[in-house]
Amino acid sequence: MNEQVGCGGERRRRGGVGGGGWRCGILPCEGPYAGAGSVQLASAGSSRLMGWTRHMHICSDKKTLKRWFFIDKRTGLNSPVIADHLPTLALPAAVMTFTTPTSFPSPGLCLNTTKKIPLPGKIEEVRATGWLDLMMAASPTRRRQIKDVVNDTQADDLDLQYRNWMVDYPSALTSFEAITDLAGSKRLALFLDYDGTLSPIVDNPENALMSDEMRAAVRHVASLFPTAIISGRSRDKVFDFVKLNELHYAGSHGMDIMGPVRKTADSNGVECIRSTDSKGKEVNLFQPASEFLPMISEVYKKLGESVKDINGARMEDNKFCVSVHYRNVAEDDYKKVFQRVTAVLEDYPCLRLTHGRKVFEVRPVIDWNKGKAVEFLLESLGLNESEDVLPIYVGDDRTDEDAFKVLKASNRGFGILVSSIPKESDAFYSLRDPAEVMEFLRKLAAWKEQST
Ligand SMILES: O=P(O)(O)OC[C@H]1O[C@H](O[C@H]2O[C@H](CO)[C@@H](O)[C@H](O)[C@H]2O)[C@H](O)[C@@H](O)[C@@H]1O
Repeated sequence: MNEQVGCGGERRRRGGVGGGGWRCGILPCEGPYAGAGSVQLASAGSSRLMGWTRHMHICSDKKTLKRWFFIDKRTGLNSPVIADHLPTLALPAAVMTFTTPTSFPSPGLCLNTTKKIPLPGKIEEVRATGWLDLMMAASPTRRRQIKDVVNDTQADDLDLQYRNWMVDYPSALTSFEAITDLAGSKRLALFLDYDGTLSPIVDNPENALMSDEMRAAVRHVASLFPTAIISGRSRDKVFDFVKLNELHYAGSHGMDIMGPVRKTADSNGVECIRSTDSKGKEVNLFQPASEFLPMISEVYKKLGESVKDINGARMEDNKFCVSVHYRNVAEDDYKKVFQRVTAVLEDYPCLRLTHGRKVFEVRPVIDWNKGKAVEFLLESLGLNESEDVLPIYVGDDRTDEDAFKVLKASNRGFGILVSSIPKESDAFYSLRDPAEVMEFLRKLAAWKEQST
């Protein structure tokens, strides 16, 4: 089927709603997208056009309307941003109102009407409760409280639980010899998360500074092995914390990678931009979610407005994603935070909500994560094809699990989970806290120096 579609140069406003509303597949047709104009589209048999951006067609699977993917207009290739998640991923109930287009885009329209499939009220309630449980549970603050009230026997029990857990997730320090045996003469590549891994978790995200000792340890390993930091923060911010030029940086959960110049300019249908780093060295910038920037900055403002009266709630602009922190919010107000965030997201089915350590993270529904960033960086570093490379990823958060999974699945390297409580993980080893991470990095550097 051929369909003539066009943007008309203005963002479609959501019927009846004052503010600019977004539908999945509708990205702004103004500003950077003004050139999009109309596109002649031959819809592939199994897909359905939902809208377009400057470089991408946004489609859903025609049959199920569940699988969302993006097609690069120039190459016709599927972009790496394939999203199965829309109806199924960790979206809260309020965001689960999956929008179903009732017709194809027609001339002059970005996208036609959409219809919400309501979920039974009970399910919504259960889902919301699930999120609230998560909000209560994931918290050092809570552990601290527990620690204050437990007696010695209970403390022993907790310790025993942790030691039992370590049977499955041995300490990377006590297993250090096993790790170096495995490494043998292989080339190590190190991937490090930032918050909770290189810096301790603190109440104010602006104060999550890395110690000078940790910086020295990271600098040392980076002089011996290719090393990258992959963080949920914006790339600039994480660089401001780390301040080391010897590393590669991926911010926004891997959606903003500054890496070495690749042999190929293009990756998975998404362009890399040649740039220079602060030292004037040529680098590659890879930003698979750049089309979402206007939407992200819009939602950042709206979320900020919606939680501004909640004491302790704090917003953080992570460039391609947004964090809504509730670490300093009273537990009684958690529900309010959750409800406000999900209410705003109802208008943004192209964005999804994930949950970290006392933080909600809002990001584009694209199939890109820290695991993909690891693969991308390995390739950029020329290390992906080689059997004699051992990638190690150290991280503490849910989002790091994507990277652990990638390493586990490829059976090449392994993840190290930083946690002081037992947790299910795809990591192989564990470390208790950033202090142990530093010790591990120092040991790695010493081993390398003495073995060469
Ligand atoms: O991938 P990461 O580098 O681990 O980033 C994930 C989030 O980390 C930060 O928040 C966490 O650390 C803060 C400082 O210790 C703490 O206050 C907050 O409660 C934690 O969730 C960062 O501020 C977020 O934007 C990142 O998404």
